[in-house]
Amino acid sequence: MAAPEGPLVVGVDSSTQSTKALVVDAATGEVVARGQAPHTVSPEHESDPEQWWQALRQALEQCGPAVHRAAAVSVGGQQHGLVTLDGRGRPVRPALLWNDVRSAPQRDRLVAELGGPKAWAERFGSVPAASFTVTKWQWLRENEPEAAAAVKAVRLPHDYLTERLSGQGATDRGDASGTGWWSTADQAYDQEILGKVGLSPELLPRVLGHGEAAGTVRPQEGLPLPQGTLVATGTGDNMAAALGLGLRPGRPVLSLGTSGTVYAVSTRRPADPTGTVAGFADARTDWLPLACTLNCTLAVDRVAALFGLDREAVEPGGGVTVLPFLDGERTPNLPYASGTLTGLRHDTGAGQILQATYDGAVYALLAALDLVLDEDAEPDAPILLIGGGAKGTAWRETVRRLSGRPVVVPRAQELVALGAAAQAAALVLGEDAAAVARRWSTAEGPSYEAVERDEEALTRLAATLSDADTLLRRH
Ligand SMILES: Nc1ncnc2c1ncn2[C@@H]1O[C@H](COP(=O)(O)OP(=O)(O)O)[C@@H](O)[C@H]1O
Ligand SMILES: O=C(CO)[C@@H](O)[C@H](O)COP(=O)(O)O
Repeated sequence: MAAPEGPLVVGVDSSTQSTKALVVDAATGEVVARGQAPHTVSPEHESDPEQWWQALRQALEQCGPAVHRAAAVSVGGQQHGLVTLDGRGRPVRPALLWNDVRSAPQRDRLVAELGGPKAWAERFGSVPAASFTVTKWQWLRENEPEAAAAVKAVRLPHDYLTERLSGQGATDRGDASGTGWWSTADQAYDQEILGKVGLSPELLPRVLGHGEAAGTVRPQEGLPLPQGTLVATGTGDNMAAALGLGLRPGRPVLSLGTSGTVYAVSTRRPADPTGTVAGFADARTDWLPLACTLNCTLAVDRVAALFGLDREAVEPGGGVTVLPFLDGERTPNLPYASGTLTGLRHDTGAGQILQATYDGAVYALLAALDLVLDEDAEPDAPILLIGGGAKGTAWRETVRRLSGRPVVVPRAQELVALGAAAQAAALVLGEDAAAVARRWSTAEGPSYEAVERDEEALTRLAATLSDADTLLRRH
């Protein structure tokens, strides 16, 4: 490996299953060192923020001596999670994560109380799902009032880590737009919804503009980053990946991780009253319309494990249909649903059930793609396939067969961490983060041409979803 040309920067991805850290040469985008440490998620979908901090320290430690030379750091984190802190900055309770649907009743009431789905979409860009932070806060108030009363600061996962690094309560518009208390119309915290849920704005972090620094790394024992290292604002993990790809408007991304997401950058502020598309802000000055499923790689891996199969051991055919809603679902909005399997015959093979699970997971995302893309998007633009699942052949082939579009799998694998690194590099170099990532050529990788769309499978999935509606909505 050639000696790094530019200053070194650190990008962090604190996602659902693990923390990944990359040390990156700001001039070339070359990854000089990497580290990764796992997280624990409880069956209720809660995680201890203190464990995220320890995972961050471990991941940085694994990066070795390069990390001591970092000029700046930035954190991309799983969106929406409710982190509640006491007066000393310690978690009051474990964080409620994006894939916890316990706040579905609070979600329904909040949507109705603030004028219904259209009013929410126009004001907040999104009709909130039970993933959104505001619904979780309301759940906490109703179910654990003593814990809610002890809260002196509310943070998102990436803000929590930014604050542990720098001592500053700061966030960015991208992650703020997934809370349900930051209005995309006003680009500010919304006093009415905060009043309704009894949350003082003083408990929330400042929303910084892109290109601003949150602060510098404060002295801390056992943290390998040098004191005084610049700390960028950070952002939500999907916004970070969009930055990491240097994404231009209209180009669709499909991310296969714990969550499945499909999104594009748009210059128009989204406001989808059906609630399928969340109208997030991106980490710069544009928008990031996005649809998210709760059941993606973990649902497929669970079905493979049930049958004792490798995740690649798929078989075609068989006419079986799986709606893999093991955790309830957000897209479509079916928080009380569980998984269903129909079309089982004596000759159905386990590999066919596994393939049908991939199909069910990918179908939900592709069904939202047309709503995510605005009229500026090219209809045949290739899908950029990212996330842990993008490493798998069965995932890639399922996306090709059900989308009928070309697919590009970027060679750079850790796009969230790279996007965070681009934010850090932008601070040091005084440039735009997306321009930095474009120079790094992060979106390049093998290209797979379009194949004929499997209309039979798509029609069968749509019909099963419609026929099972009553079952899927039962509490
Ligand atoms: N080689 C592979 N082939 C297919 N899937 C993979 C492979 N390696 C990892 N995965 C999937 O990637 C998922 C983790 O993806 P990742 O994007 O890192 O998740 P998250 O960001 O949500 O923590 C795992 O659940 C696993 O199923
Ligand atoms: O809720 C969403 C997007 O709205 C999720 O995409 C989370 O941001 C979690 O991401 P991963 O940990 O699966 O990357």
